[in-house]
Amino acid sequence: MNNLLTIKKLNVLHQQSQHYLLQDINLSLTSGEVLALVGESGSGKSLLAQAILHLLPDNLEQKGEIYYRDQPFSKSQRGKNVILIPQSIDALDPLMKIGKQIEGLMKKAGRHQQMLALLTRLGLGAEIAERYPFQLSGGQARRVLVAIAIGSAADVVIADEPTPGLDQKAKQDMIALLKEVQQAGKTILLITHDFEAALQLAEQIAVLKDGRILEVVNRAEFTGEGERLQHHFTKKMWQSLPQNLFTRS
Ligand SMILES: Nc1ncnc2c1ncn2[C@@H]1O[C@H](COP(=O)(O)OP(=O)(O)OP(=O)(O)O)[C@@H](O)[C@H]1O
Ligand code: NI
Repeated sequence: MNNLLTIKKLNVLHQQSQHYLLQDINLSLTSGEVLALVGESGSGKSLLAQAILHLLPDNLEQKGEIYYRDQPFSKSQRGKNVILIPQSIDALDPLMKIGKQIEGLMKKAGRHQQMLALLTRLGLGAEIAERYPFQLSGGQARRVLVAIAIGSAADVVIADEPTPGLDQKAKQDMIALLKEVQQAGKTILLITHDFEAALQLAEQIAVLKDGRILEVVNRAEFTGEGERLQHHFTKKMWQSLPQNLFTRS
């Protein structure tokens, strides 16, 4: 197995309260896979993304190890080896044209042409390259964030809540885009509260609750009434999907 990203015994401690916000997290991402981390609001999903990238605020203490290809992952590898598709479109630089922002993380050779081709492939149109973020719709800005991740040299992409409050159509568009990210050869850690989206994309699903991983489940284990699932919480999540409610009634 080719482990691209490995998280070992990660703990995040809130110093003031001495309360653990993440506890004993172990995960590994194999080359080419999509691993989803699902959990309710406040379970610690975004903290995990921040901890991996060494982006936690000062009041939180991080323990444990993060490896990229079996070497300790350092801040300087952010954007180069591991890139974040952030939750908020505000992450785009308001003062830089879109084309430049996409090119910024690309390998130098031929990057202008590649950037234009990428915009077209993602259904944005090459003319977007000359625009500034404020000249984009919210949906276009999200696509640009995906374009930056695809274009970057990073082979691990962490997507934090890529489908927040989107309607069904926008959500399916985003899921198709994330499939493009995978087809571009990237390994994805998909962080989401949206279990349905996770099932559509991921081979493995890690269930996070109150800062702990309850279980990591292969997609195939989600079947029937959930008899192959270990935790009551995971079963309930599975059974409360609309299609399962329908068949059970
Ligand atoms: N800097 C901080 N100081 C103290 N507590 C924090 C800090 N950042 C986050 N928390 C707490 O840690 C917990 C996990 O937060 P986190 O943002 O990771 O949740 P989440 O699973 O991403 O939720 P959501 O789905 O709403 O984005 C929450 O209870 C939050 O209040
Ligand atoms: Ni979050």
